[in-house]
Amino acid sequence: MNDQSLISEQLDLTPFFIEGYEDEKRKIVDSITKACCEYGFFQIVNHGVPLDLTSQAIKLSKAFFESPNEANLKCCPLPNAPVPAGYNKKPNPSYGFNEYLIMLPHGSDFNIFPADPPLFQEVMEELFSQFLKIMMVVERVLSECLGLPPCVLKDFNNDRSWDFLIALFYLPATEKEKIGASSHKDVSCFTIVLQDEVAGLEVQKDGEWILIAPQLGALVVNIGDALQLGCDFCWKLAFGGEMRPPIFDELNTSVPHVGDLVSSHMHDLRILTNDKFKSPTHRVLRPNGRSRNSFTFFYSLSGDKLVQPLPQFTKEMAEKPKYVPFLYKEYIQKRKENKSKNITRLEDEITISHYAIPEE
Ligand SMILES: O=C(O)CCC(=O)C(=O)O
Ligand SMILES: [Fe+2]
Repeated sequence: MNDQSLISEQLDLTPFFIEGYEDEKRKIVDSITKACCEYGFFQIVNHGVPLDLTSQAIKLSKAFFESPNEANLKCCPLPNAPVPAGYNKKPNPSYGFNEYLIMLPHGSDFNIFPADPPLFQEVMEELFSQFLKIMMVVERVLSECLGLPPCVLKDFNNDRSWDFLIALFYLPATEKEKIGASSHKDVSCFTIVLQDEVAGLEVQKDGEWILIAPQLGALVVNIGDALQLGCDFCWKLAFGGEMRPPIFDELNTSVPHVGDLVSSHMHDLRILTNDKFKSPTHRVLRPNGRSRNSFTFFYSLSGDKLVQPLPQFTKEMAEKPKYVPFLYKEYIQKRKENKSKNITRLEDEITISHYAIPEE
């Protein structure tokens, strides 16, 4: 299999909805692991999200964004929202340009939906619930990809109130402006992307931009910053060496918490490849002659989680932390500020490297 087929291969999740089928599950876990190591992106099919729902969501989203702007502006986010739920527009010109509507979990007081098209709210809410279900499956699969018991990610963070869904709209490229979403990494643990049939999403690999071609019925998944940090500090540093440390064969009971697991078994484990899962740099190019719609669902951490290297991986391993500790919600706030400023240079945008401790 050549490299690029790792991101176009349609990974069939059917076995994860049925008891047994262990060989089939293992094959999928291996393919996802390879895709995550190489690109941080993969595509899934038979994920359980109905095609008529995704098609309807895209259709309604197009109708919303193509309607007169004054109506959309009525859905402006509330000033104190943790994430700007409602309608937003990136300034134009800027180094990225798009319009988007953010939805927080169902029932959030910050959610603001347009009255028109009338079904948009209902369909977005249903899409949110469906994405949440598939995220739980992906979360288990990714834990396995990391060579960990299936519930480790869930045990680490089970607060789903920080997840959000975005409906995105990109106008056609102009002579001068082609960038729809400038090159970035996602803040989330991982992200699900639903693309319409119009290409534009690209991932950076070895300095080149590679298209994530839309495929009918497929959902794109990409790794985010939080999982990269988790890998760096919770998993990668500790579970180095082999893909499946033999210790897990002995741990057939549920594992309480990644920290406990690490502190009690750290010395038995070999060292995994240090850069296993990366939060990939990606961007969206605006298409020629037509607009593009997509939905992204961010599977986040609780904002109150202190993201920092655990002592087991720093002090106890005589490793220096690579990042200063920070509250996840502070990072989200900074990323929110990025979006509202008219940043014209990528280096002025706050990313996870803001917290990096320079190497001596
Ligand atoms: O529109 C897309 O395909 C992806 C957008 C994206 O990368 C994001 O919202 O973080
Ligand atoms: Fe993204």
